[in-house]
Amino acid sequence: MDIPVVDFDVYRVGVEDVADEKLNVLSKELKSAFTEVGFVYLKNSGISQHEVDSMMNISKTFFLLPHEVKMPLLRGKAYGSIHGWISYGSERTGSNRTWDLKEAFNIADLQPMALGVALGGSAPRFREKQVWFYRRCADLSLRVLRVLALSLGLDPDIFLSKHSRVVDGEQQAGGEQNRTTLRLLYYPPVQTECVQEGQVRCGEHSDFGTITLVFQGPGGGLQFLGRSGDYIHAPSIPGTVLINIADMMQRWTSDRFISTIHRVVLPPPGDMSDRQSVIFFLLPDDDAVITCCDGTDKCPPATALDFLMERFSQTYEEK
Ligand SMILES: O=C(O)CCC(=O)C(=O)O
Ligand SMILES: [Fe+2]
Repeated sequence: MDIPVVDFDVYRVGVEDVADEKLNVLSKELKSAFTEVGFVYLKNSGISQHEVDSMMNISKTFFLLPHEVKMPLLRGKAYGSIHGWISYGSERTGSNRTWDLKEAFNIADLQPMALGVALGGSAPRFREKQVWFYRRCADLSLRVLRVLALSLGLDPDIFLSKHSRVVDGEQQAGGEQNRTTLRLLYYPPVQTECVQEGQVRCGEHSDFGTITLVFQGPGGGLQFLGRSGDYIHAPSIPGTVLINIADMMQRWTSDRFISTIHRVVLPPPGDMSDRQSVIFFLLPDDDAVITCCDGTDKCPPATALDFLMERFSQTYEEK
């Protein structure tokens, strides 16, 4: 099974006032991808490869800084449980019993203090790039939500209206009432002799928000679980963004859109390449109550925050 590539040009970031009828073809294509596969590559999204490369570059500059420079930004100490730096090998994902071979930085709060101003000249413009990329991703993902609502014959604002605080004001986004997160990931070259049995770059899991945007560097390894039960590679395709449905959207649509299990495996032995990705987890506002949009009670209503906290504790474990 291949992951479809869909052209988003008609509604790319920057294009305004598009009549619903112009989104017909796009909505049919996205609906079939998300009901059958759960993943899609979007080309012509309006976020350019140049912008992605620039975000990747600053992200790598940050990850290659010495441990002690990154320590003040550690997650869970200074800035709450989502926002901040996750050091190498200190998190495990899904049911995997070994620690992921990765380092990460979660951006869930765009306040200057939270964003590494302290890094000063070590990673110049780190904060500005994060804010800017977060806002670009927010713009794209809210467009996708509108198309998804249309594709199911629903009020085009049904999903959007529960994401009113993803972008909030000039300098902030989310914060206390919306936990949408931009996550920078760095998977260093793997020293085969140090790898434990079962250890991978990121354990198998499904994401728990509404939708997820995935920007990948050239290093491969991302795989998703196909319906046949086999894992399928999702390589990086320059100029595209990979989008997947996450758990809350699956619930919201009474399981019509599928939140697909995925993981990041190790490179073949002897392959010393690193891997980078930049992920945008779109989440509804904390107090949004998610009920099945077809009027059934297939999934019991829950607030986005309650659902998130439950899935968060099931998915991630920290050292
Ligand atoms: O690195 C990747 O491409 C995927 C990581 C991932 O699935 C996640 O952080 O949820
Ligand atoms: Fe994921």
